[in-house]
Formats: sequence, structure tokens, C-alpha cells
Amino acid sequence: MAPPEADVPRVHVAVADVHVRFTAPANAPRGPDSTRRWGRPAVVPRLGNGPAVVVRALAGISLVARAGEAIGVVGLNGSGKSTLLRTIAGLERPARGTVLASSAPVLLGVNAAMVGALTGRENLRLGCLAMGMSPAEVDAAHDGVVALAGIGDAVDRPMRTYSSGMAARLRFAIAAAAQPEVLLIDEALATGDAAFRQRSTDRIEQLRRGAGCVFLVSHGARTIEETCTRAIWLHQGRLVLDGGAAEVAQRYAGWAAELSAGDDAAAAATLAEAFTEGTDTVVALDARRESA
Ligand SMILES: Nc1ncnc2c1ncn2[C@@H]1O[C@H](COP(=O)(O)OP(=O)(O)OP(=O)(O)O)[C@@H](O)[C@H]1O
Repeated sequence: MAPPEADVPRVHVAVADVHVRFTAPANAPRGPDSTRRWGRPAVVPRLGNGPAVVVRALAGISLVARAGEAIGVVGLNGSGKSTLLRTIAGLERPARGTVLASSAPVLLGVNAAMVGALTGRENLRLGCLAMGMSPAEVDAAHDGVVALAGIGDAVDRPMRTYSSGMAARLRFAIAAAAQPEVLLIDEALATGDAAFRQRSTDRIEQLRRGAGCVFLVSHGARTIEETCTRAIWLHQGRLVLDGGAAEVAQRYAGWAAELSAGDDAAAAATLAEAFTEGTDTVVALDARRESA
């Protein structure tokens, strides 16, 4: 029997049959051969006006994310993970389908405006203010952000002097400071050392327990298992599997291992089996009731 409605955690994100397409230049060869390929010299592609292909980055994704969930997103390069996060953040416009969010999602690294010439500390203030925190809230959060980033004296150096890992750590700490209802993290934790990974895992857990909802793109099955309550597996813009973090991460890792071992038949069977289990999510939106 379904639990009474009051017991069901609040919906923070609803994604209903979302399709996102990009237009990219077709890979037309340059030089004498290209005139043959496109028939006449006049149609040789120039300055980006040549033939184009449509990339279906997301092809009918549906899911609901509720308060208290940390959702890992796994998939091969180019499977649509970043596009899904950018679409939830409102940065990509779906060709079809709908995305609803309970409040403005914070996509790590985008919402926090970082300026290379300013110090980490100055960027901390700027980033927090850009996410809508008041100056008093920024003051109150300051020490916690510096401690979470854990970049030592570098916090007073210009950000353009940071390594990519140091910048990623500061961005994560700033984004988490706003205690967003919906936090979207795209691989930022991959660059951290073990101590930072532990601190960031704890921070995500804290946000989740405070009724937030976190999406985490990661290629590390272990990171997903340790950090998330649930995971989704994307392949060529489609949702393969949506379930418990450990199960989805392990099945994805098993499939990836079959692929890298060149066992195409086993990989195809694993993918087909996962698809048949995980493609029946239907999200019916009723925005008036804030539920799906
Ligand atoms: N701005 C764009 N213009 C054209 N194609 C794009 C654009 N952004 C993404 N794509 C294409 O959309 C598909 C999905 O890309 P996306 O970045 O979402 O994949 P991903 O799973 O995040 O990959 P990765 O693990 O490498 O970060 C890819 O085929 C990519 O080439």
C-alpha cells in the first residue's frame, strides 16, 4: 500500500520525457577530397556554415528527485550526464519535455561567479552573494567554507594561481555554503585528495539530511556508492537503470569492464537486460500539487 502523502518526501526535481538536441558541424573533410564529397566546390564548408548533424544528447529522460536523496549519475563519456545537470539547472532548453524544480538549483561552478584576479577569499564572498546569500550570512558561513575547501594559505592568493583541484575544492565549498535545496555536482570531487573526499562526502550527507537533494556526476563507482542513496545510468541520452546507488554503480562498472575487455557480446547483453528493467519511469506532472 502506498504511504500516506504526508510521509512522502517533497519532490525537489521532476524531469518528464525530456529531449535535448544540439546541432554540431558535420565532420566534413578539408582539402581537395572535400570538394568531391560535397559535390561542388561551392558547398565546401566554410566558417561553420557547412553541413550539420543533430546530436540527441538526451532522448526522453524521466525521473523524480525527492528531499533527502543523493543521486549519482553514471555513464560513458558523451552519454548525456552533464547535459542532464545543465538542463535541470535551466541552462539547456529541452526540445521536448518539462523540468520542474522546487527552487533554483545550484550547479557547481556555474552559479558561483569566479574571478581569476581575485583571491579565494574574495571569490568566496562574491560567489556566496551571487547565490543570493546576505552579507551577514556570508560572514557566518565564511570559516566553514574555508575549512571545507582546505586549501590553506592559498585562500589569500589570486584564483588564477590555483591548480584545477584547488579551484574545484573551493567551488564545491562555496556552492555547498548556500545550502541549496538542489545541488548539482559535475565531477568536482574527482580532483580532491582522500581528506577532501571525506569532508565533501560528509557535507553532501549533511545537505541531504537537511532535506536537500544532490545530483552527483562521477565516473567512480566507489564515490557513487559511498556518497549516494540512489543512482541513474545514462547511455546515449537514455535512462538505462534507476535504482539503489550500490546496485546501479556495480552493474554499470561490470558493464564497463566487459566493454574494456572487448567482450562486446556480454556487454550488449548486460546493457539490454538493464534497459528492460529500467525504462518504464513515467512522470505525470501536476504543478499545482507540487508533486509528480
Ligand atoms: N554544446 C554542444 N554542442 C554540440 N554537442 C554537444 C554540446 N554539448 C554536448 N554535446 C553532445 O551531447 C552529447 C552528451 O554530452 P554530455 O557532455 O552531456 O556527456 P557526458 O556524459 O557529460 O560526457 P563526459 O563524461 O565526457 O563529461 C555528446 O555527444 C556531446 O558531444
